Amino acid sequence: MSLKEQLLGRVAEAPAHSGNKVTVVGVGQVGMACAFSILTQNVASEVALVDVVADKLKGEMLDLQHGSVFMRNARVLASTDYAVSANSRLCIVTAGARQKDGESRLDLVQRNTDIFKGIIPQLVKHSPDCILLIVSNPVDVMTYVAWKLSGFPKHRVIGSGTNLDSSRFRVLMSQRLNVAPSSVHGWIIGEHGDSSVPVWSGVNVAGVRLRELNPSLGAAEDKENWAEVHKQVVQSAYEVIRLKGYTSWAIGLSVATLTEAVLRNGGQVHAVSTVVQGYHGIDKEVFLSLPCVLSESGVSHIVKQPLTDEETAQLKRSADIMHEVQTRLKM
Ligand SMILES: NC(=O)C1=CN([C@@H]2O[C@H](COP(=O)(O)OP(=O)(O)OC[C@H]3O[C@@H](n4cnc5c(N)ncnc54)[C@H](O)[C@@H]3O)[C@@H](O)[C@H]2O)C=CC1
Ligand SMILES: CC(=O)C(=O)O
Repeated sequence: MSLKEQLLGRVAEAPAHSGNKVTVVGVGQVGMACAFSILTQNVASEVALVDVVADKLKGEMLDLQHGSVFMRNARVLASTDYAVSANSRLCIVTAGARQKDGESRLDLVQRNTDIFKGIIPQLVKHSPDCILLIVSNPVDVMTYVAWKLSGFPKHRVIGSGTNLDSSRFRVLMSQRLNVAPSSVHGWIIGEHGDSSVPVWSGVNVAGVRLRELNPSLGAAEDKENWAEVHKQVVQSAYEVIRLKGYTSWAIGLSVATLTEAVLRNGGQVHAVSTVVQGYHGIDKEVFLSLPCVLSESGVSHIVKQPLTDEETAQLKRSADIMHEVQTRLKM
């Protein structure tokens, strides 16, 4: 009898999978920030990592495994073979090229589309019932690409979208108001990127709409120049990339929150990228962020947010830009 058999009397076979397995494809700065946030916040107890660089992948896996005791014994797996991702409830894709200093997200689109052709069919093969959560940029177009490559229904393909931009918006407003970011309510919708749309008409603290206090909030004639806050949101990624080369922690935390929303099936509302055709007069088949109710089946509902004419016009501009980029894609 082995030591193990002497120690442990078998009663029943334990299930091979946890039931809340998450796969992260791409173990670069963003993928690892996502995995670390998910593991340290105990969002999932089983995380599989996939990348094409075998040594880096194994190094990241071992480093995380060595901390398992501090993460409620979470299981961390890794392989260049997608079989490791089998039976995932959620697959997060962070693989691909990132912006260099001065490059826009849209500059990455064809490179990352070509990379997705090797990734998405593999994830679908091993986890045919999963939710896909796309992070690679330009995230709205890459979510469209993943949707097309996967053949999944639209509710099961989500882009991390403007959940991050909305967080940046709330943080920046909170600094002006000296109130905690979580107590300042405001949404950025549309493109995760240069044409994102701040919903100034809905910004509030404790239900007090700031536009009722300052009717020109966010407008050019505003003496307090709150529009500058949105400009800073748009510039945030460029600034962080200029300073440290990439962004990672905020997107990792944002993705962990979205992952939790899906796995817990609690009906949380987040601004994520989804098919917006038919909303706010958009007639094009594009992904953009709107506030969505998240469940274990992905996006269950889109919140029909009242928007001003100006906000609607800006959202339609985002849709036109996405559509124009999509028409040039070689899929
Ligand atoms: N949606 C968002 O809010 C954000 C998106 N991003 C995007 O996330 C992506 C990743 O950024 P970083 O992690 O900083 O880049 P990185 O260069 O640090 O990591 C990219 C990883 O992808 C892997 N990879 C490349 N081709 C692959 C393939 N065919 N299969 C599997 N893995 C592959 C690389 O080996 C590398 O480990 C970029 O597109 C970036 O723009 C970054 C921050 C925020
Ligand atoms: C890089 C990027 O998309 C971001 O940090 O917003």
